[in-house]
Amino acid sequence: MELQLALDRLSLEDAIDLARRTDYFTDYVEVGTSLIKEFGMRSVFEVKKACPDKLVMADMKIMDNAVYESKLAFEAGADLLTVMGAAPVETIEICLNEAEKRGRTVMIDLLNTDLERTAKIVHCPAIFCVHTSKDLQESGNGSFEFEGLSFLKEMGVRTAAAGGIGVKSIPSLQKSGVSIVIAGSSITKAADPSRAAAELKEACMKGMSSLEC
Ligand SMILES: O=C([C@H](O)CO)[C@H](O)[C@H](O)COP(=O)(O)O
Repeated sequence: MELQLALDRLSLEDAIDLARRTDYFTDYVEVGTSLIKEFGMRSVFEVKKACPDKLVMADMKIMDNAVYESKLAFEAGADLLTVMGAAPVETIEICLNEAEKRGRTVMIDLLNTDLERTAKIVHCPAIFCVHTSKDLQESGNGSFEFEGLSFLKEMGVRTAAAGGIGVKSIPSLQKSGVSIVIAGSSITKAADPSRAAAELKEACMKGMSSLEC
């Protein structure tokens, strides 16, 4: 499994510092929605500039106005962007088209997207991200069981998982066939972020070798 560091609720300087300190252990760096809202597309540009060899995802959470918003993300240097699974199909298709034109990738964020809707978009050439929202996590109602993962596994699509993920979540995500583990707070709020990223990456690798046995 690959590891994506999510950078949220940080200054741009701290975000870049964290991306650099954990660089060895991560496969992707996500410029979180909170950074994009607070600092604009400059946040994507500066993170990509600081980590030119890393795949950088702009967590745009696009719902509408997809030509304009995709262009903003890709022109700022994003290798991937997010569109919401609950967005109109036309919006998702525009994002896919804008990404294809540039050889980039779309991640579809399934936050609050039910199985019926997921089944309608599962054919899209994208990564599907099951996501437990920050608000659900904080209200204590967040589930790490990630409804929908078994369906996505059955459909053979590439999946990611996000929302309150730590080392303990890794074995079940591994069993569910998740390709990309997205971890924010468990790294950025750790006393030693580099060590936290190393432990997560190690858990991702361990899971893989035990599955291979
Ligand atoms: O997308 C995210 C969320 O909506 C905004 O905080 C986060 O990047 C994602 O949930 C990962 O962050 P953690 O939940 O802190 O691991």
